[in-house]
Amino acid sequence: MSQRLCLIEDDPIMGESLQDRFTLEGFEVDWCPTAAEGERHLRRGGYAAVISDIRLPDRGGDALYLDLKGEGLLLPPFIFITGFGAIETAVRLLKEGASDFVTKPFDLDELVEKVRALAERHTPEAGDDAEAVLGIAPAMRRLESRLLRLARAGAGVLITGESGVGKEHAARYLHEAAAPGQPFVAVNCGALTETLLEAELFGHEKGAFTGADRARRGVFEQAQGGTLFLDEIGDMSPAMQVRLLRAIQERQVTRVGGETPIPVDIRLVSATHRDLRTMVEAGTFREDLYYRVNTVQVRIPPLRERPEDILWFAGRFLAEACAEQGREDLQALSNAAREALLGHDWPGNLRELRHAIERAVILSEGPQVGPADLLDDGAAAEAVEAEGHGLSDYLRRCERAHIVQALEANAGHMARTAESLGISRKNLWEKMKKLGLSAS
Ligand SMILES: Nc1ncnc2c1ncn2[C@@H]1O[C@H](COP(=O)(O)OP(=O)(O)OP(=O)(O)O)[C@@H](O)[C@H]1O
Repeated sequence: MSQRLCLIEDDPIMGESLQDRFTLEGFEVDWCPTAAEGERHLRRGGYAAVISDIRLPDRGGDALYLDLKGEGLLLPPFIFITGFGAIETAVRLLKEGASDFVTKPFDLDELVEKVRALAERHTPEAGDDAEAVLGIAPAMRRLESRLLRLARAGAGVLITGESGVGKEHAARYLHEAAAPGQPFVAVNCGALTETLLEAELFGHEKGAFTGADRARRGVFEQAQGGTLFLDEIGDMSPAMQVRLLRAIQERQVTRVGGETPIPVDIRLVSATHRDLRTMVEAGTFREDLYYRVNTVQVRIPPLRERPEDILWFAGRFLAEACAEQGREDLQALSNAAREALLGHDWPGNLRELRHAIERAVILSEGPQVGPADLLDDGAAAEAVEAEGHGLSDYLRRCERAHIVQALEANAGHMARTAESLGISRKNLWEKMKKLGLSAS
């Protein structure tokens, strides 16, 4: 496999010629014309070396290197390209741990040799060669390899962790490794009443109950050959626990109102933010079901226990939100914004971080995202809140009123309301929980 190079260079002629040459030399080159783009690539990891100009349009290549290093990010060898006037900066960078520098005009063959030597010497950290998906913190890299091993083993997996920590994302990662191309079906057991959940899990025949005007396959059948992800399994009623246990044990389901058992071949991945062990002791979760779904347990640590991931995810969410909202003018997070992100303890984990970034992209006047755009408890936001008409408060009230209106228009029917709002049912349920609206 070819080694990957990150090239951070704004000059189109220089960038293109370096990209062409290093591609010819057998490297895979990601060319980033700004420091912000370089940062996004570096946070993803997997590079054998980095070539970076010092003078860039948005932020110095030196500042980028020092900031990432200051955060404790494991960086590949860095070679800087400097103009004649910046030799002092380059020397300072060498003292800070950069590998080498070349001054313009430089000899391309010489640069190729330097890069090749450094790339060969650089031993990637464990897992560094594969692109990080679930996070760059060592605990998350270990978790990724564990999930890959579990994918081969075919065991039933219980994923635990606080709300918003990425349990469904991890389940999808496991599924993609185990059964790519096969269905992945997720159901939130806590969001449905017992009757609805039963029909959702096992399906129903035509006429099984009022409104069942045609037969419908349940999620067990829909996930045939793939993965069924049962989210919030700890929220299931005792009666549903019995029915679920029977379906898992017998590997077959019978639709509501039906008689013929239908064989199912699925991988079961469950998740909960509750402590099932304690629930078993308290008698609220069946012990036999606990052992069935808990062949292997995987715990996803909360974001506050893996601070390395905060800015890594922030960078990814920022890029996504900017692309979605057409904010090409927004370049990066300001230094103060980064500090604010690192100083927050993220009780809502990745979901809270994603929402904070999405909101900041809406609010920010640019060119950088500042701390007041990001957090409700940012100093500036607090000052505005104190006056009683904070923007986030206002947005929250608007969102709540809009959802209430949509629920009323759809007679409280969750699926129809979600559809009319253009969001998923799970997302609607989460928003209602967050906004203090009853979901039952
Ligand atoms: N590895 C990841 N990469 C990108 N986004 C992620 C990742 N993990 C989680 N997220 C995002 O964070 C949010 C929460 O993720 P997810 O739904 O997987 O969490 P969860 O632990 O299952 O939450 P809950 O307990 O509320 O069901 C989602 O918006 C998701 O897109």
